[in-house]
Amino acid sequence: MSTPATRALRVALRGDSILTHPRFNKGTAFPAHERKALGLTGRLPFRANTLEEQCRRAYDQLITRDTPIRKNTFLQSLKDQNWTLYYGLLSRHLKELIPIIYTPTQADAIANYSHLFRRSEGMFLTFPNQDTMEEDFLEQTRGRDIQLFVCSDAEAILGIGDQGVGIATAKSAIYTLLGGIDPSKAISVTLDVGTDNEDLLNDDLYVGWPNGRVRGKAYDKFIDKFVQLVRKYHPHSLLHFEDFGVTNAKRLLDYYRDQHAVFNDDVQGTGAVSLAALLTAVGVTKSRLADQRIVIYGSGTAGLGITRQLRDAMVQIDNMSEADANKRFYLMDRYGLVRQSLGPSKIREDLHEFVRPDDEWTGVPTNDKGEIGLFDVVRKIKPTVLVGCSTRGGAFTEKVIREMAHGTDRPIIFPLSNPSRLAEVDPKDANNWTDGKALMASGSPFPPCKNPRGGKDYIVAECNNALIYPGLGYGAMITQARSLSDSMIISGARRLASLSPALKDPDSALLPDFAEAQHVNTEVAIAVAEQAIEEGLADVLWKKDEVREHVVSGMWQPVYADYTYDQDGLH
Ligand SMILES: NC(=O)c1ccc[n+]([C@@H]2O[C@H](COP(=O)([O-])OP(=O)(O)OC[C@H]3O[C@@H](n4cnc5c(N)ncnc54)[C@H](O)[C@@H]3O)[C@@H](O)[C@H]2O)c1
Ligand SMILES: O=C(O)C[C@H](O)C(=O)O
Ligand SMILES: [Mn+2]
Repeated sequence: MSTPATRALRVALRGDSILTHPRFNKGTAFPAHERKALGLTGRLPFRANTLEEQCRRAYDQLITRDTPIRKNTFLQSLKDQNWTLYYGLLSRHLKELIPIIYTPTQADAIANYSHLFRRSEGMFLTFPNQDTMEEDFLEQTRGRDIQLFVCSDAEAILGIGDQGVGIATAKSAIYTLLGGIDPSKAISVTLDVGTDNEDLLNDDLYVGWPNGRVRGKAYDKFIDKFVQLVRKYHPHSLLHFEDFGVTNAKRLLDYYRDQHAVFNDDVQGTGAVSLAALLTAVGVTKSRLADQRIVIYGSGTAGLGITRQLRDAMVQIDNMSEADANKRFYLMDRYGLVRQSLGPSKIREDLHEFVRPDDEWTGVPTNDKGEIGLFDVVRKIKPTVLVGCSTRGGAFTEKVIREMAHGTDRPIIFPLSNPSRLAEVDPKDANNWTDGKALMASGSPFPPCKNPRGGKDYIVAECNNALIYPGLGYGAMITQARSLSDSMIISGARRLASLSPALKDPDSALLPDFAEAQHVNTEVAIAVAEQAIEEGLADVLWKKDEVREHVVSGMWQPVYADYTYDQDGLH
C-alpha cells in the first residue's frame, strides 16, 4: 500500500518529470506501452533502443571528448540524466573509465569544481546553516531507506589538500559501480566548514562557504550534529568518512566507532588494500610479514592507517607480540625519521607507539635541524618495504631506490600518493633502477614496465582503496553489521590477496587488475559478511553457505526495470 505522500510522488512522475529523474529515466529505452502510460509518446523520438544501443551511442559521444577532464564532465552530465545508462556504460568499459570518473582525473574535477559546476548532487550541510541541519537532512532522506552515507569535509582531498567541497560523490559512485550498492540508497554528504585554501577564498565563483575553516569545539559540534542525525534516522546505515584532515580523520573514527558502523577509507581502506598487496609480495619473496623492515614515508592519515593495519596483521597472522611488531616499522614525515629526540611538538600523539629510540641512530648523519633523511634511513636499516603516502611526488629518488636495491634482493616499493603526479616514484624509473627486481604497487594507474632483462612486461598493481572499500562497505551493510571490526577488514584483505595474479605467477601483478574490480569487491564482501556473522556482529541469520547467494542477489545492477503503472502511479 502506498501512502498519500508516495502516491503523490508516483503520480507526479509522468512526462517531463520522469525524463528528468535520473533514477527512473530510461530515455529512448522506454518501450511503447510505458511511453503511453507515462505520457511520453510525444516526448520521445519513435524508435525504442536497448540499453546496449544506448551505451554504444554514449560511448561514441564520449570518445569525441579529447581530454580526461572533458570526458569526466560528459559522464557527470550522463549521471545527472540516467543512472542506469551511466553505470551501464561504466561497467562495459571499467578499466578505461574508472580513471576518468575517479583517480586520477577526479583530482582535477574537484580542484575545478566551482568552475565546472552545473548541477548539485547529494547533500550540502554548511556551517552557517547548522540551525536548520535536521530539516535540511530530512528534506532529502525522509521516508528513504538510506544504507550508506559517504561524507567529507574536503580538508585533505587525495594529495591536493584543502578543496572546500568535493570527493564524496565520486566515492559514492564507486560503491555502486564496484560494490553493487543501490544508488538510491546511498547519499553523498558535503560537510562544508569553510576552507583555508586562499585561491578558493579569492575566487568569486567558489560555490562553497567562503570562510576560513572552522576548527575546535565548534567543528566537533557540527560534525556531531550530523552523525547523530545519521544514527537517529538511519541506525543501520554505514557512515563512510573520506579525505578528512590528519587532525580529524582517525580521531573521529576512534570517537564514533563504538556508536555506529563507521568507516574511514583513508585509514582503513588504504590499510586493507596495502595489506593485501604486501601479503602477495611476501608470498613472492617467500618470507613472512613479520620478517619485513618497513619504511613508511609520510605518517599522516594513510601512513598511520597502513602501519597499524600491517602491524595488526603481523600480530594476527604471524603470532607476533604487538611490541615486537611495532619495531618492524620506521615512520618518516616532513621532519625525517620519527625518533625520540624530535619531541612532542613534532610527533603527533598517535604516532607514539612507533617512535624510534635515538641510541639506535648514533653516528647516522643528520641535517642542520638534527633530522635524518630517507637515504640515510634506507642505508642503515636496509628496508625490504618502502611505502609512500607523503604527497611528495618524486621523493623516492634514484639514489634512494638504488640504495634500497643494494640492501635487499626484491625491494617492495609502493608509491601510493595520488594523483599520478604525486607518486613518490614513477614505477618505470624504479623498475629500471632496480634492474626489474622491484615488486611494485601504486596508488594511481601506471602503464606496465619493460623488463630491463627481457621477458614479459611487469604489470604495476593499482593499490587503490577502491579495490576493497566497496566490498568492505557492502559486506557490512548487507549483514546490517553493528560495526566494521578489524577482523572483518583483515578477512576482506586476505580474500583480496587470495585473488592476486602473483600468487600463481610471481612475475605477475601483486593485485588483481581493475578490470576485475567488480568480481573482486564481491568476493571481499562475501568474506566480510562471513566474518561479521562469525563474530556475532551481523543482524541477519544466515548460515555460512547462504552468504554468497545473499551477497550476490542483493547487488544493484544497471539494467532497466519494467515499470507497471496503475492509478497509484509508477511501480
Ligand atoms: N592509494 C590509496 O588508496 C591511497 C589512500 C589514501 C591516501 N592516499 C594518498 O596518500 C597521500 C597522503 O594522504 P593522507 O590522507 O595520508 O594525507 P595526510 O596529509 O594525512 O598525510 C600526508 C603526510 O605526509 C607528510 N609529508 C609531507 N611532506 C613530506 C615529506 N617531504 N616527507 C615526508 N613526509 C611528508 C605530511 O606531514 C603528512 O603527515 C595522498 O597523496 C593520498 O592521495 C592513497
Ligand atoms: O581517492 C583515491 O584515489 C584513494 C584515496 O582515498 C586517496 O585519498 O588518495
Ligand atoms: Mn581518500
